[in-house]
Amino acid sequence: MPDPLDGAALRAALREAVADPARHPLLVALDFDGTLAPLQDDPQASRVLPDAVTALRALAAHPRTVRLALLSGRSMGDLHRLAEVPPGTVLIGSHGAERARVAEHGLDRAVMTLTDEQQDRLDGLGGEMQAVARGRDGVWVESKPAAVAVHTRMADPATAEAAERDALAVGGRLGSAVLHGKKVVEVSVLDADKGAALSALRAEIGAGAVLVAGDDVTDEHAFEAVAPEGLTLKVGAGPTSARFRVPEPQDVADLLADLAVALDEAAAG
Ligand SMILES: O=P(O)(O)OC[C@H]1O[C@H](O[C@H]2O[C@H](CO)[C@@H](O)[C@H](O)[C@H]2O)[C@H](O)[C@@H](O)[C@@H]1O
Repeated sequence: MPDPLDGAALRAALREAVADPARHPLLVALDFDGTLAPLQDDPQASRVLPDAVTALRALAAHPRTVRLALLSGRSMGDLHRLAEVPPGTVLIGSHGAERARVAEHGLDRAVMTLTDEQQDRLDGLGGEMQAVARGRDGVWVESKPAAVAVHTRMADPATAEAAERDALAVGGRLGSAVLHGKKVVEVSVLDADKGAALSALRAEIGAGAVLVAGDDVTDEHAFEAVAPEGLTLKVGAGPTSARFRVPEPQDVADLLADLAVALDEAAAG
């Protein structure tokens, strides 16, 4: 796998896409934690960086050229509450299992339902993951509409490793999809991933080009779904199939701001 190119190379590639009407609309699909919002010990403290909020608003002023989406592992409730994004943005939550569109007031949302069998497995997962966390300092359980996540960011390394190993074992027995992200093991009773969700949205929109940015292993599904021509951006260190890399979320905000300027300039002729 070749080393990813830097942010300057992506900036140039984005400007080329803006200049070519055959590549419109450009779908901009962004991960939330670690990409738009710096990682936090407390997931409820996460917020989109102020420069990214401003840039996303500026991008939303060009709906014929750019479409915005968040592509997140967060539950839809969490994502809508925490992510400050403009109306028209598509929210894909629970790693693709939930989908909605931000409206002027509220959310246009498809209701997600589970079969009895899936609900039973989700209930079983909740109990087993609580047992994984019990007695382990800094390990805690997050319940989502179709998944259960075991968080280990606050635990010491040995405790985190043991909890993640046990959570993966539970996932192997009860899960339909098991994701091992940054200091989290998430087990879903649905077989969803960001790649399938992104492919569906891309086809619906008829996107001529796609920018997709993410920081975690779960974002690799999305990178692979738009390879080889997709403008794929890895945020931070770690192995990746993405074509481009930047160090941190502020660089993503800066790239989005530059894209907005390019769109303003193109619109002004
Ligand atoms: O796909 P994402 O938008 O990146 O969501 C993935 C998970 O994000 C959250 O956990 C991660 O961020 C937390 C806040 O910075 C951090 O404390 C945790 O260690 C990270 O794994 C969220 O809590 C999960 O539900 C998401 O699946």
